Amino acid sequence: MAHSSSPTPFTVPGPARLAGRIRVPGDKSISHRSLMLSALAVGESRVEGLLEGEDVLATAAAMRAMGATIERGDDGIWRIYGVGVGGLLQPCQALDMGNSGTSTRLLMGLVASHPITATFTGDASLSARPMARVTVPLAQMGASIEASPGTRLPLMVRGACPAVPIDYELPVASAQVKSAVLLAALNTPGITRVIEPVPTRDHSERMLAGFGAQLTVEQGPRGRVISLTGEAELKPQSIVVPGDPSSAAFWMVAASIVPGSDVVIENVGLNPTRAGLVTALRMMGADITELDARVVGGEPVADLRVRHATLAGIVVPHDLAPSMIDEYPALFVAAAFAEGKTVARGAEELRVKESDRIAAMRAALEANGVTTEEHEDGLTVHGSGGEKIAGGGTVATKLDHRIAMSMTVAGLHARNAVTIDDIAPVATSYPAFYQQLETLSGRAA
Ligand SMILES: O=C(O)C1=C[C@@H](OP(=O)(O)O)[C@@H](O)[C@H](O)C1
Ligand SMILES: C=C(OP(=O)(O)O)C(=O)O
Repeated sequence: MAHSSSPTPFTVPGPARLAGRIRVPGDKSISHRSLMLSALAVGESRVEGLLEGEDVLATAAAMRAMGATIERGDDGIWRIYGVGVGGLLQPCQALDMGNSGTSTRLLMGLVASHPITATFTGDASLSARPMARVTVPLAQMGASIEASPGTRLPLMVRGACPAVPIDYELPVASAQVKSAVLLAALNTPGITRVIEPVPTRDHSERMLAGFGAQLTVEQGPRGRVISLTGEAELKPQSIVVPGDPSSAAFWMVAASIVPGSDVVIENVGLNPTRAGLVTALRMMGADITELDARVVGGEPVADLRVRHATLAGIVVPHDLAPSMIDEYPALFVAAAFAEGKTVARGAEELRVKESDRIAAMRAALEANGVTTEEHEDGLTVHGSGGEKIAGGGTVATKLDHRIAMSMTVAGLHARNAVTIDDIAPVATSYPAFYQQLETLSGRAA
């Protein structure tokens, strides 16, 4: 499942204003969950608008390896025939998770309460990421885990059957950890509770309820309390996946920074637990209009019209961090073109993504003439006041799709060409990104 092992360099083809309409691919978080829950329902589920990126395909391959039938029809609709909660089969081979943290951590949860053993492997980026945040609660539920030093991949989970329900307060604001525990809870007798002091994306809760699981969410003194009754029976569903706000982020920033741009980004998911970048960009003065607000697949969605605007630096509110955690690289690019400085702190989680996104973005921006200051928990970026940045540098993407796409956007308003050392990782979340860039910049053949 890992993308091509030979790097694919890319030189951003000079300044271009962006104009036109674009439809972003399906939401990655919702796509993963739609495959996993469909694979645990008995009967046929259908998923429309699934993100067909490498990360989601890794989840599909793993669910097949554990017994589900998953097919893509010629109509683009995915049909999934599930095995039922408790019915996952022992995979014959290690599950190759490629570059995908979400696949790994959520599937570890599923395996943890089934009578099976699975080994998880991944690429160099994923193998460097911390897994203890998930193994700790799963071990409390009874799973046995053998991991590489530092609780990293390759890692083996031997499920407990029956697993034991726990009350678990998240020590880190992570939807992946929350979801791992909730997915393990599905095949665990009794009620499992997750206490979430800081709200994170709530797609698991929404979708579990949609599939018929008994789930309640209450506000307690220590935060949101999500209670799930185990040994659930999931009913097959028809799911429409809304567009990914994390993918829309690149066009929101690109249209904001390149003079003359005017873009409509269609079908963008605006779940409040995901929409932090829209808030931050508006605070900076971005011109973003929501058109045709509607509900798709139980999630709020709108088309976003974004026009070039003069941006001003801000202090990014800490409490926005969980709702824009994957969008910081794009936000740092917006900051590089703002008037004055932008200070983003309270985002130490960025250090354990596909790359250390604080260090990687600092190096990438500095290599292209942008002044920054690195903090343990964030970055300060000094903006150009709307002028082109110097450019001319090469970006080390570190197997991180979001670094590649963010710095491609920066290259759209630079005096000298920006080179990205490897754009292959973009296929993990946004296979059509470079094609759509050609369309929006009027360079399509
Ligand atoms: O649950 C999810 O689908 C995700 C949660 C976030 O990770 P954390 O849980 O580590 O914050 C995010 O960065 C990732 O891209 C997707
Ligand atoms: C952090 C990300 O994904 P994952 O954790 O699934 O690798 C991301 O897509 O930015």
